[in-house]
Amino acid sequence: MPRLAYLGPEGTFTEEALRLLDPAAERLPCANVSAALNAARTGDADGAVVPLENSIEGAITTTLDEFAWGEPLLITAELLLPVQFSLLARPDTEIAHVKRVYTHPAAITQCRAFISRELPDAVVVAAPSTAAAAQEVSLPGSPYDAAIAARIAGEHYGLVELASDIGDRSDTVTRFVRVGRPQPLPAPTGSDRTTLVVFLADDHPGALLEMLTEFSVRGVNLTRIESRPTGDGIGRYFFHFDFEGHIADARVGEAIAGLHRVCGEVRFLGSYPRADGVTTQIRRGTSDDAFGEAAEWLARVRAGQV
Ligand SMILES: O=C(O)C(=O)C[C@]1(C(=O)O)C=C[C@@H](O)C=C1
Repeated sequence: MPRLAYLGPEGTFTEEALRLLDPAAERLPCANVSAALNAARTGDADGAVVPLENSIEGAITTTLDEFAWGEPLLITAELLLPVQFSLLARPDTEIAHVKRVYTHPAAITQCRAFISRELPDAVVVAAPSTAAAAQEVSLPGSPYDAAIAARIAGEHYGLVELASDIGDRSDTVTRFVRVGRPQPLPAPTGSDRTTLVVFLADDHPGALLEMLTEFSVRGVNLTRIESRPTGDGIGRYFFHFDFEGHIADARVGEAIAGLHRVCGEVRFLGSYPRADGVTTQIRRGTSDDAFGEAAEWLARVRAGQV
């Protein structure tokens, strides 16, 4: 039974994602995403489940940055979790008396319209996680009147629901990934995603275009691209890519090898089945057969068999 670290305490969306990804796993709650990934790196846990992006807020930058530095980790699975938020409070609290709200920063962004409409005078304070906020609000004498968290967190910590489904959109989805230390990759399924971090060798005109060309000429479809600061001063960035396909696919392997040739450093973060099950469309001339046939043709030409 694997032991998986996650952003705790009990009742976070990340815990729900972990339970769906690996119902049999032993769960190790951690105080933040960095601590969960650290547990996976040091061996305190066999792996970790962390949020990577949200359909409203975009990238979870802590996760992206953690993947880029330190001991390498590999993504082995992903999950898309619909997220719905509730306003939770101690029994007998009235919404009109809610003046201090505690929740995770991602929830603040996703419930902005509700907060400005229903709680215009409330102070909203950032918590380590939505469940940590619910746990804190449940304590007698807590400085907070309400938490924004999953309904299940309210049930867990004995809170009542003052309002449900308070997200700006009811179809919000967060993408979670399971990561572990380097290990054999999941086999290709025909519906796979690959994640990479790329550092430039040097800053020059067309550097981004050069990277994109490695994907485009081989018919590899990108699904996410982000630039993140390296920390070495203003204007210094590294790049995060998600794209369709598996490193075992010839076109994907060649694109990654091309990046390795022209960029400073390529950190491979894994090839794993897509949660949405979308089949990779293979453009003409970019199948494994097409790459194999072209390599054989080149070998014949090089041997003078023209
Ligand atoms: O606080 C939680 O419950 C989490 O699991 C974290 C997190 C996030 O980091 O985006 C996960 C899903 C929601 O988008 C809000 C918060």
